[in-house]
Amino acid sequence: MPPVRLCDSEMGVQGPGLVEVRATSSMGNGLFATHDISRGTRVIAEVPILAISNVSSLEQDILERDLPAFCAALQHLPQADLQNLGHLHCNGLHNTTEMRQKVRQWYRDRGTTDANGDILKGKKLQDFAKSTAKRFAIFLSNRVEMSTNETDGSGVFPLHSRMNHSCIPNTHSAYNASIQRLTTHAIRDIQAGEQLTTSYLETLCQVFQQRKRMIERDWGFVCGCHACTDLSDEPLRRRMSELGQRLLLRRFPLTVTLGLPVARDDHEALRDAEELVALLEHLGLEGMDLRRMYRACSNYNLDLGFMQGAVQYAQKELELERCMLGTDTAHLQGEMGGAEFWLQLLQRLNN
Ligand SMILES: C[S@@+](CC[C@H](N)C(=O)[O-])C[C@H]1O[C@@H](n2cnc3c(N)ncnc32)[C@H](O)[C@@H]1O
Repeated sequence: MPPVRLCDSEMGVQGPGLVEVRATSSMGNGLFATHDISRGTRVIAEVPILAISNVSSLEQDILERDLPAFCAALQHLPQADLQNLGHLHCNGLHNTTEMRQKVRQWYRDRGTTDANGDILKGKKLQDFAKSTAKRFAIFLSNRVEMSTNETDGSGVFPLHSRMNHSCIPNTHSAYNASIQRLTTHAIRDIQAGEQLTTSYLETLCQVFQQRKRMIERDWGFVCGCHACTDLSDEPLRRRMSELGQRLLLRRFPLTVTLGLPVARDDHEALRDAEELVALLEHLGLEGMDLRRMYRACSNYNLDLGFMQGAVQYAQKELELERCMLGTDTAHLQGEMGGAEFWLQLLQRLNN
């Protein structure tokens, strides 16, 4: 997946230098707002330092398929990008002995030479392989999916890699296939000096212990965000988790026989979904969870024959989608997952 280098101003970033990288008190480096940033602003649109195609999340494939692709891509990386990559955060869990051995083998199989044209062997080969393995571990620690309809890939991005996680994030990032950039948008107003945060988790409708377990397992750190240090919102998170589970179970009716709580009909499911929307809005969690819930509410309204409600929730979803992704999202048009397509479909059904 070759990176396309385009000028930021063409990509809708509102003014250069809205952010800077600097040290935090307890999370290493982080990204900070240099100006007040209003909700919906595109803060970053960037190309990857390095990207590889057909990536996998399976441990075996990572070493057998992704590692060789990474080593090959690394050979063509300009010196400045190599340096930028080397400065990014590395989760030591990724840097294993097996990985270093595989890297060594990769260079040995190709008879890789040093700057003088001598074939790498012995200590030199070991050191070379060690630094490549560290770079691959950095790649795994920071990579972001760049999947499109045609390709599967992931890359490491200079600014996004500096963004710390929060269970109450103030930005949303996504790969925009239409402009071939990773974009980051403010999902609420951010004050100058405030840290920009994103969510590393698929869903935030989970209680503290669930989030802690997942972050420790997948990322190897203990979250120090506000929601994990001040647990006063936990009763609301618990309720969100229950509602999320009830709605999930509704989609898989067989599990009802296990006696787990589930909405009995669409009326109850709509009530659950609306309660979850209210909680997400109350906590300022304006991300993927809320977008999914607006769609769920729209769907339940449609199933119940409440066309006005279905359209209202679709409009909310579209407004949120634009805040999170911007409007240059041609890749979403004609896609069932795109809010504009869904709204148009409902409007056609209504006429
Ligand atoms: C992708 S990097 C983020 C940038 C990183 N802090 C740096 O210095 O470049 C992810 C790492 O940042 C730290 N981190 C991110 N979010 C955190 C949080 N909520 N609490 C504590 N540490 C966090 C962890 O060390 C994690 O492995």
